[in-house]
Amino acid sequence: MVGFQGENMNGNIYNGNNSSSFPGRVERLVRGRKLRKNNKASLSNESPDNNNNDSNNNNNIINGITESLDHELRLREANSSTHTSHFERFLEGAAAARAFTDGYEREDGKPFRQRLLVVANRLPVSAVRKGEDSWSLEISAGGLVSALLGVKEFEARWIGWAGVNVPDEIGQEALTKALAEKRCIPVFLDEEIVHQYYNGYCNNILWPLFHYLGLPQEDRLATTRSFQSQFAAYQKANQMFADVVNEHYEEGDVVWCHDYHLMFLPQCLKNHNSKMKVGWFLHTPFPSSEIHRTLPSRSELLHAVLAADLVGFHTYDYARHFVSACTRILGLEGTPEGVEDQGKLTRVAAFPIGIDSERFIRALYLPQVQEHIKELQERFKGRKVMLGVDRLDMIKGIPQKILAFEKFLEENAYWRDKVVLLQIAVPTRTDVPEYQKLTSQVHEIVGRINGRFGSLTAVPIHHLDRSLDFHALCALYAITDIALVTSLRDGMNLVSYEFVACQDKKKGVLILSEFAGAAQSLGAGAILVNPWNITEVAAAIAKALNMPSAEREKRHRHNFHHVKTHTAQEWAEIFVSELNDTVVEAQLRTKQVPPRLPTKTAIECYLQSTNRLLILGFNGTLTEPVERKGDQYKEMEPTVHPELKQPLRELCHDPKTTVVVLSGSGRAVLDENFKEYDMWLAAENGMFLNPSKGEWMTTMPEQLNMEWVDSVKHVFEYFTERTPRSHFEERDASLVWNYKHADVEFGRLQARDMLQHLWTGPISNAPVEVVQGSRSVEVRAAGVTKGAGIDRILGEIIHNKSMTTPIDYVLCIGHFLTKDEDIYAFFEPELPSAGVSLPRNKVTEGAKFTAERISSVKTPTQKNGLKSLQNKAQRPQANAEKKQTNHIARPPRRPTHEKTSWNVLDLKKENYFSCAVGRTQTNARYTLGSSDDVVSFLKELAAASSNSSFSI
Ligand SMILES: O=P(O)(O)OC[C@H]1O[C@H](O[C@H]2O[C@H](CO)[C@@H](O)[C@H](O)[C@H]2O)[C@H](O)[C@@H](O)[C@@H]1O
Ligand SMILES: O=c1ccn([C@@H]2O[C@H](COP(=O)(O)OP(=O)(O)O)[C@@H](O)[C@H]2O)c(=O)[nH]1
Repeated sequence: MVGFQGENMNGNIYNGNNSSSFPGRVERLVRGRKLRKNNKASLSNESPDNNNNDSNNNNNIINGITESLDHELRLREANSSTHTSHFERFLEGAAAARAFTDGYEREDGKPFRQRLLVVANRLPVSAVRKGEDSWSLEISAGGLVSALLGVKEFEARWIGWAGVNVPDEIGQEALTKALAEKRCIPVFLDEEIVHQYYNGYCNNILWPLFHYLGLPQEDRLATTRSFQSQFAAYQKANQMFADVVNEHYEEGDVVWCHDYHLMFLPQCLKNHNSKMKVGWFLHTPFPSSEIHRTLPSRSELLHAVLAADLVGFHTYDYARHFVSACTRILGLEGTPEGVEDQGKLTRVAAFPIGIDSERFIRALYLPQVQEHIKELQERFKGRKVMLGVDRLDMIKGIPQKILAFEKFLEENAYWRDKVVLLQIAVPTRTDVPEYQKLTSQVHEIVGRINGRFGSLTAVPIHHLDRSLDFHALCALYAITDIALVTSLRDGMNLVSYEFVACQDKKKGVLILSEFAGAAQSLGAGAILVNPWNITEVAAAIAKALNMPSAEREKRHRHNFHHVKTHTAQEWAEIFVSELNDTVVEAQLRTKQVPPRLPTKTAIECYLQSTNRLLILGFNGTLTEPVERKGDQYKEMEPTVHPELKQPLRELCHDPKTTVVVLSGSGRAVLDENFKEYDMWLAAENGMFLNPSKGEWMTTMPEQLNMEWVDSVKHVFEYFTERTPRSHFEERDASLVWNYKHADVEFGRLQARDMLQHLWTGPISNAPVEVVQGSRSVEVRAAGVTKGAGIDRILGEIIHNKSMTTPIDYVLCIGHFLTKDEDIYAFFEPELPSAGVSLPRNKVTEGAKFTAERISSVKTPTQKNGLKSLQNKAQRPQANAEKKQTNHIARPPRRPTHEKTSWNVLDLKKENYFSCAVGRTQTNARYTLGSSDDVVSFLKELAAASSNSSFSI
């Protein structure tokens, strides 16, 4: 597995550093890998019948079963003259099987292998009807089938479409039975669905788009109309696959969904059973987000895939594009591990596929293959053989390849009768018009070139419109001098791997498109070309033909080593082991996530209390969720959720309840949104406080040194000018640069640059703190946090309301920056008994109260904070007041010392509810998913409260 590193919330780049990953994952996987390797090595020295019951040796036993089976099958394969033996090795697998879950054992004490349900559009066999109730099965061609046939480690079942329409029950029953013998389970798709889903949406829309060939452009209106029905058929077909999986699923199974045909499948499966282990792997490229965003159903598809636990791609680039599509199109967070949506992480990683190289190497020694090799050598004696093996698909660049060959012949008269190009073009998707057009186009070019350069006895191009059997293909690979793989785009391209595997004698040259996934792994040994550049490909042919043998050997050695060590089996083992691990990790993660706010209990407790304090954040807590449409946001300015008006009014009206909105926003924003309510407003994280319908005061005047403002403003202006759709807000005690509407990745890069500048530039010694949000950078006076603010606010409330009884209910809900989460801790310590000691009769000595409180609640150390600041120059009060046109600034009440004290807070575990909104990593006791949840909860709370006051 190539670790995929996305960007994390703090703006780190994809840097290969796994530091923020859940501790232990890499260690676990490295250990698992080591164990597998050791077991494999030791098993080769052990008797396969060794009855080892030690549970630590489960892997040993699992591998032992496979190895012994392998050995037997190898013998069978050597004696077999058909492709079927390899196929059976996969399909028939080991003996009995049940779900592999901890503690399951067979009667002989050996553990069961884990069941793997492979779900792909196409079964590895295509069915041909022989009679009403009889069928013959033929192996299907294509990279996906070839790769998965190499997977032997699991108790696998394959679920997919058999490639035929079977409308009658008798036929369906008979086919199901025939396939069951091969451990295949059919999904029956009728002709109309196949037409719309497979030919239409899969092969006419997704396939070309994912290979950078764009969406169909002919007859635009008709395309739009058919697009909708094809998309509906696609969803329907995915649900049909899901229904079959659900029917056969047993607890503990791993479900591995494959390819672009089944992007909805993870979501369908998880909707049915959220505990299912679901992985999804894409065999094609995943294009740049700029391409994906042209697809009308772009968001639905991404969301559906994200339902999987693990999402895999052939290369790091494809994985990167996928994460980028999720961040840019869905607005989700890309992390080093994958994509995060409201605390749920979907792991995204690269798992480059391989082939069963040993199978190819062994095949070369089979008599029938040797025979083929001799025939071919005889046939093409005196000529260098160039080979192309491709499905007849526009992504394979067959016309471009042939045109490059023509150019080579044109420019190299010497080689004209000494070289031959064998092009195997396997017919594929023949019902799709684009593919039909391609066939005629290729025939036309081949005919023209053969007419131009052929003679009575020989033609330069041998073009075959059909597939070859495995042994014929191996022989062909073995006698080839130069393989030409010129895909315009290709997920991986296994033909290049197969060619290398069969070349250990000849050490021929591989000319490989830089746009095939294989270029990432075989690039060092191959001659890489841009297939669109016919001149370059023609030159590469000349270079390959003239390459000295020492260089050929060196290049071959590199590639052969890769192909031998990166096998299909390893690929599947690694994917499944990562999937298992991802699920374990998610469970561990979930355990660390605080539970959801127990709304019923919170309401009951509220009703039983007599002096309540509700502290509510504003942005992301009481606002409408920002609706993202591509790059556009509905609202720029946050406004209070319209459904909250009534509940807020009711809650504020209750004399037993004090409501405080404590926000990072400035005074004007809070005034505008909340002036109609009888509540306390605390702006700029508590720096400014406005008692119910009163006047604004400054709670921490000692922190109001604002000499740094101008310097920071210059920096913010500079970055705002250079970051489209970013803006900054100048508040009275803070400045915030916000890039939530900007391009996510560019915004993060700019933020990084900005932070660097702020940390090292002119304000590096100023009494300020630079606080990094997920899409913002905030500079504020040091020591001003919501935790510090609430300390002062509480004193003021107690005085202002002349409270004589303790607060016996605190609910603190917010979508706060980590820095401001100190507010949750403020109420936490010494629970249940201590409370806060304040002088009894008058609420006095706010400063003393503050100091005691801070030291007792373990407020995070304030680096440049309170103490250091108190000695520094204070911001002249007048400066602050100049801006506050409608408000009077005054510090909170200065209490006096009194001896008697009483408990201001009477909090126990049961009557304190701290709740983070839209965050899972939090110090709060509880969480809520979004402001929508807050709205529902506050509505319920208000309704319950007014009902109870009626009944009283
Ligand atoms: O089933 P078909 O529609 O006839 O198409 C055959 C397969 O073509 C694609 O193969 C891809 O998978 C290979 C293995 O990962 C990879 O090497 C190659 O680059 C891809 O093109 C397709 O993705 C499969 O689903 C099809 O079955
Ligand atoms: O006559 C043929 C030609 C090709 N193949 C197989 O088809 C697969 C093609 O896979 P690749 O990844 O190169 O491309 P795909 O066709 O999947 O896009 C390879 O395993 C070939 O061995 C085959 O079985 N018969």
